[in-house]
Amino acid sequence: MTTQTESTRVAGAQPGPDLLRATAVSKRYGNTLALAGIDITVAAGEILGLVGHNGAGKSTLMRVLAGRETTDTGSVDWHEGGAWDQRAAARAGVRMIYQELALCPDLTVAENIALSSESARGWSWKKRAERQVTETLDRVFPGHGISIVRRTSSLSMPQRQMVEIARAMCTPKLSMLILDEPTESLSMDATRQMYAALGELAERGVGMVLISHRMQEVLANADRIAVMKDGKVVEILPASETDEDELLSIMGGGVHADTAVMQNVEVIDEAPVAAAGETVAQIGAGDTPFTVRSGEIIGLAGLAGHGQEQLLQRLWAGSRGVDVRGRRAYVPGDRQTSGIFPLWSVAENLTVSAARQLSVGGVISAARERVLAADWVQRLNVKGGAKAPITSLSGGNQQKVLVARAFATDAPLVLLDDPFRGVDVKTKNELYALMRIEASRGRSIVWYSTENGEMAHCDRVYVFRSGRIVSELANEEISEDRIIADSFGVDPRLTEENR
Ligand SMILES: Nc1ncnc2c1ncn2[C@@H]1O[C@H](COP(=O)(O)OP(=O)(O)OP(=O)(O)O)[C@@H](O)[C@H]1O
Repeated sequence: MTTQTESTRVAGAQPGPDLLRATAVSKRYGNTLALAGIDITVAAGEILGLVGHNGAGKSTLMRVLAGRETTDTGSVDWHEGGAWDQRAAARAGVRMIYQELALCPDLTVAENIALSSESARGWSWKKRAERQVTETLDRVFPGHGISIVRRTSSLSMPQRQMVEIARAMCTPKLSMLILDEPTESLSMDATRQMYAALGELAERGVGMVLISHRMQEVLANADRIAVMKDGKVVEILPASETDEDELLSIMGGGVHADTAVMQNVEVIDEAPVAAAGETVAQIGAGDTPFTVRSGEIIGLAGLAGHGQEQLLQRLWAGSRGVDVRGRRAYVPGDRQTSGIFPLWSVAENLTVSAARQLSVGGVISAARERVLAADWVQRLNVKGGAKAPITSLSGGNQQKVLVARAFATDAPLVLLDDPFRGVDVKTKNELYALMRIEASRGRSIVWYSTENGEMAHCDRVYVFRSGRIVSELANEEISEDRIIADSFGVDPRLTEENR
């Protein structure tokens, strides 16, 4: 089955001449050597994949290539010559799609586009910007459901990401596009649509750099793949000549691609949070009631925006009709607007919800706080350390701090709102194991994920459609095919036949 925007481009086709060359680039932030002598080129018409664990230096390299960050040593040279900085990159048609969504929440979609579009200035700028963005959204993401006269803050995460992508694609004379984890919040359909559009850009000679932790996406769409580790590009491979296992092994850390089954989870000797099997929360939601028992990992699945986040919010708020026993901890999906305290350190961000465990005679113990923070920084390998300002951490490491914040509390119910966006494969595996350990202590976890494959780690899964729970799956009933079929309300046997 093909979508309207699907491209016929074959990854690995002969690339054009080099657009940009980075030579011996290094960059230090305080004690952290973020880039340690990088040599890389980006050619016209190619998609260059860039992979590596959290903190490997990918985003820093992107900012350098986009002229947004100066280098300590080395150089970045554009094929037409001249000094390379932000203005030169803008003139050359180089554009970046950020990992952290860079739209102003109080402006409408059209105003956001107009602000960043050279061609949209002048008396009729607003109308032109509206037309441009509507056309691009309609072309790239048919059925996007975005109203451009709405404030950006009213859009869902996936919709904001689509606007970001469309905004970048509206760049006049676009020559190079840098995408930092563009699909982390997109649905499967929108992801496919985006890659089809990237394929069309490649055919027009646009060079692209694609950062992603989703190895299969990079393998399927990139021409070459550069693997980064500790600030270095350790290998560059043709995508057609490698696979997920090889990429993970080059990245290091002993990670295997098959993460679906957790084996040999070590149950640490910690006090149980609750006795197994007790009902922790209950909602009579629609036709299928929702229940969580202690020690269970419950998945919330279905198409994005179909009621999963509302259910998490109801459990969090304990609103009418919701019966929740005990405290809960929450990991938000949007760390920028509802997660991180930007002026605080990693330790402060991590321990802010754990006041109960940290207080001695009603006063927070600084010593306990230090121990708790150090323990979690070590357990989740938060690169940067406990004392670092949270904003100095890479995106994935910031996300780890938010996850640690929830599990560092003693709340019996932990609510996860698509919490592993931007987290690398190795850490994700560690987090799946951590969840299983916490569940074995009696903790209950309610976990919304946009990655259906992750639902394999759950004991039960509720599938949502149009704001309602439409099915409840347990154990071997949990599969990606079944979740997709229930999300669309199709008989799974029909989807099987339609393949
Ligand atoms: N502005 C900054 N100040 C201090 N340290 C920084 C800054 N930006 C990045 N770093 C550090 O540089 C290293 C590389 O970070 P970078 O964001 O480039 O990693 P990344 O590979 O993009 O990670 P992720 O996959 O988590 O996004 C990290 O150790 C990070 O803490």
